Amino acid sequence: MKNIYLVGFMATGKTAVAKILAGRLNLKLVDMDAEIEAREKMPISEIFRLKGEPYFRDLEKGFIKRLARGEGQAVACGGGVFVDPENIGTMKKSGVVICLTSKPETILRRTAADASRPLLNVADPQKKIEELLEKRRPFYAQAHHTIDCDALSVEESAQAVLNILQHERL
Ligand SMILES: Nc1ncnc2c1ncn2[C@@H]1O[C@H](COP(=O)(O)OP(=O)(O)O)[C@@H](O)[C@H]1O
Ligand SMILES: O=C(O)C1=C[C@@H](OP(=O)(O)O)[C@@H](O)[C@H](O)C1
Ligand SMILES: [Mg+2]
Repeated sequence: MKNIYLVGFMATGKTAVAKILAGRLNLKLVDMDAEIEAREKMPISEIFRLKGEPYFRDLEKGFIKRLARGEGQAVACGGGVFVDPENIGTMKKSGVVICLTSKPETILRRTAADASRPLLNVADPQKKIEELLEKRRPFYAQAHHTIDCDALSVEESAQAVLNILQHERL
């Protein structure tokens, strides 16, 4: 079975939905952030602080290249993975790419009390979310499928992904 890549902005549910998908479809669950943290032996926020964002993006790029050689993986990508043209090409060739979306206010609410996303640890996170969404829109639009999850629960979002996959050759 092909890889399933969940992409999209922070806090749209990629990690939560990938867990459900992996169980339902008997795929190997890969949460890129969790695996990068384990490999680097520090949280993402510390990787950004001590080594810088470009170092983190290089780790993500290497990770995607390795994942693309495998199959049968339900991959929860970090929100910045599908923003790089090389990653986009590699992912679209090696699996089905599904973008989850939500409104900026929902993203803000979900991330407000969570300091684990360094890009949103700024004075005005709402402005940052809006700016980043705008900048990333043309990249996210290149996913094979997009699901608006704003009014959906995690379970309903997973079901929406399963519905799409029913029509895919996997
Ligand atoms: N559709 C949803 N409805 C309600 N809460 C959600 C939904 N999707 C995600 N969440 C919650 O928002 C937070 C961030 O979700 P997560 O799966 O980590 O997103 P991502 O991996 O896209 O950053 C978690 O607490 C999660 O339970
Ligand atoms: O959008 C981004 O650039 C990032 C998203 C995060 O993952 P989630 O999308 O799972 O929050 C994490 O990879 C890092 O904080 C950077
Ligand atoms: Mg995640």
